[in-house]
Amino acid sequence: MLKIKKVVVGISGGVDSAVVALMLKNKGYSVQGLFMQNWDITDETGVCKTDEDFKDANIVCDKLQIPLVRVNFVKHYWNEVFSDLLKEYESGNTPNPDVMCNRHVKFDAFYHHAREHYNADAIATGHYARTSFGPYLEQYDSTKNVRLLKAVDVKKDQTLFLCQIKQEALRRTMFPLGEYIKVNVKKIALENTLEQIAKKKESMGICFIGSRNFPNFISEYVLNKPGNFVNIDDGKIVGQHNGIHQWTLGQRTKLTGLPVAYFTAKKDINTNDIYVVQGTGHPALYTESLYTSRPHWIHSCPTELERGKIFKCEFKFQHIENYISCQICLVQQGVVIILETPRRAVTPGQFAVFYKNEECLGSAKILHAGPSHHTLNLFKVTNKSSIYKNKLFNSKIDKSNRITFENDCVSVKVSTS
Ligand SMILES: Nc1ncnc2c1ncn2[C@@H]1O[C@H](COP(=O)(O)OP(=O)(O)OP(=O)(O)O)[C@@H](O)[C@H]1O
Repeated sequence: MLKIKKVVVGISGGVDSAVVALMLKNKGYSVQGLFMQNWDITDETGVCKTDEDFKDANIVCDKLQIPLVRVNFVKHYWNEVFSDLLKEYESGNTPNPDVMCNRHVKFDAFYHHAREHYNADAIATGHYARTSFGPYLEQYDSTKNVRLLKAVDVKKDQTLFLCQIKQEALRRTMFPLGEYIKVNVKKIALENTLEQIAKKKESMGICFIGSRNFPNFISEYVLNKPGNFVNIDDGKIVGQHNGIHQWTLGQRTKLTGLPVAYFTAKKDINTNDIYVVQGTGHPALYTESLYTSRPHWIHSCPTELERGKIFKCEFKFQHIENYISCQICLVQQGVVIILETPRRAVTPGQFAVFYKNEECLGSAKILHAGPSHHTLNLFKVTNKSSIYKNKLFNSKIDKSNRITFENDCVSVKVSTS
């Protein structure tokens, strides 16, 4: 058992962390509030959201009579999260800064600051997630690795955003809200004189940067580079864009004067073209396979994978999305994922997150999607020589649409119907 006296809680000025601080105080811990400042630039309306949130954080800590400090992590956020985000956009990818912020700032810089400057035995946040060590580390075991588990409130579950965090911090992290549903958390706040915070509008948008007019915001940092929108079906130019960083796969384009809506299906970083398709259900938007970089496992690499075998689990890469059953295997560059059902707009730069039942196993950055239904159909119609070669991973698709991975002896049936 871990003896816990001092807990540093991340106070954001929102209702979730306020209730966490209240719960910790009621449990008798010595609680220190810590407000992180990770961004110091005002938005388009001249408002610095950080100052407003800090005021609310002060209200919370005054009510609960716990000390609060404001710590500047702007350099950490810029170097570890934002510069990476810009590089990803420049290379045509769509990154997930919230995942990187959790990995590098909340569960690294913040964690170490709490341990070193406040002698904290543990940190706590208002994330909706659970761990195998329990909400207050009751099951802490110095000989075992901790597991990351889904929250009881399935709609609020935030494990997807925690999919890259390291063991060291997770072992000493409390998620007291993992067993609660959001409406009850608000109720607790209302019953404990935190109504002003309970009634506050939920924060939206990118962590710390807030909700913005995204194309305008990103154009302040990434140079615009105009290019063409090209129809994937006939190769005709159907419009112009200001930069591939302003568009994400699957997004509806704002091309006017055309009878049917166009959606982005593919980006070509070399020609700066964005390939578009007519209709949101076009086969070029769907795939059943994808490739990632090397994975990060929260607890440990599944033994099947270590033995070079296929591992069955569930996959998702966006918060509001159903889990899809999948088979994965390790290859030199990372992971090959074969989905049971097709997925629309598999987006490079996002994290493929792996789950098994209640557990979030870990994640890997999506490098690119496998052949789309459109490619597979073209191949069936036009290519008599039976082999579709995928350059990056040496995967082959034969006439009956089986994908084989040469180096890893994997053969998976892909349905294209
Ligand atoms: N500026 C901040 N300073 C300290 N901790 C923070 C800050 N922002 C977020 N956190 C911590 O991370 C947790 C999750 O933040 P996130 O913004 O994802 O969720 P949230 O549901 O909006 O939380 P809250 O209601 O507490 O604002 C928060 O509950 C809090 O513990």
